[in-house]
Amino acid sequence: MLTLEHVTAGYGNSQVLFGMQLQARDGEVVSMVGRNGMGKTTTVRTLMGMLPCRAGQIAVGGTPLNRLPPHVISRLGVGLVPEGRRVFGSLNVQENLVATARAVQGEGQARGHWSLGRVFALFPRLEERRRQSARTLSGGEQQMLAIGRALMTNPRLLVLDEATEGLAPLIRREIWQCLQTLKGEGLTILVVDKNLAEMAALVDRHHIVEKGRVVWTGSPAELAVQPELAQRYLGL
Ligand SMILES: Nc1ncnc2c1ncn2[C@@H]1O[C@H](COP(=O)(O)OP(=O)(O)OP(=O)(O)O)[C@@H](O)[C@H]1O
Repeated sequence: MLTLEHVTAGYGNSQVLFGMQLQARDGEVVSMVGRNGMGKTTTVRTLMGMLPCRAGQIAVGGTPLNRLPPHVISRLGVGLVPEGRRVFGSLNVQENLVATARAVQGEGQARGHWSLGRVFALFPRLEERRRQSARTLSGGEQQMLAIGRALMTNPRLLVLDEATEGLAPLIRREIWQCLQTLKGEGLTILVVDKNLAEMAALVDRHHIVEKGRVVWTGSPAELAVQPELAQRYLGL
């Protein structure tokens, strides 16, 4: 579903990604983990077309994404839940969701037709607050809204950058449960997160990122039996 091969990218003269490699097969949940500043968000921005991919290949479902603008990448089925949520503060919950809604037209494969009703079934709190302006939501509710908004684009790959950052444990659990539900429906998911223990039940494969490249790939169980990896690369 998703492949990044030998991707390099950066900002101006400063190169941040040095041959980034990443893979997610259909229906898999994969992670990028690593210390701050190692290039995870830069990878997400490059995948989404917000930063140019200077070398290497990025493909989703076999379609090369290099050089495509963000709105086309989104239309190809990549839904982003960005770092910092970035909901539209002046719009209410329902307006935020409708703003990104996209019907899947003439597609042979089922990508799930996300609707307001389905998002509200996943996050009942959002339904209760459907007329409330997004800026007055709690951090957890804003995160749910950011996920709902990405789902309304009917993605086949969902990318979440630090979706649980700054949230209370109970809310984090709700977010993980929601992602488990989406995985159960066959959605392919790339998560960037720091909570290894909480991710263990969800993630099929971790990618440890160090200085703009992946230095280790393996399952949560494989990572758990090599504590020196977490110590060395994640500072745990
Ligand atoms: N807009 C920018 N302009 C210049 N340099 C940037 C910019 N954004 C990020 N960087 C630099 O790129 C490097 C990688 O940052 P990135 O945000 O990708 O890391 P990260 O692994 O996502 O870490 P974090 O968990 O802190 O978000 C860092 O050295 C950072 O300072």
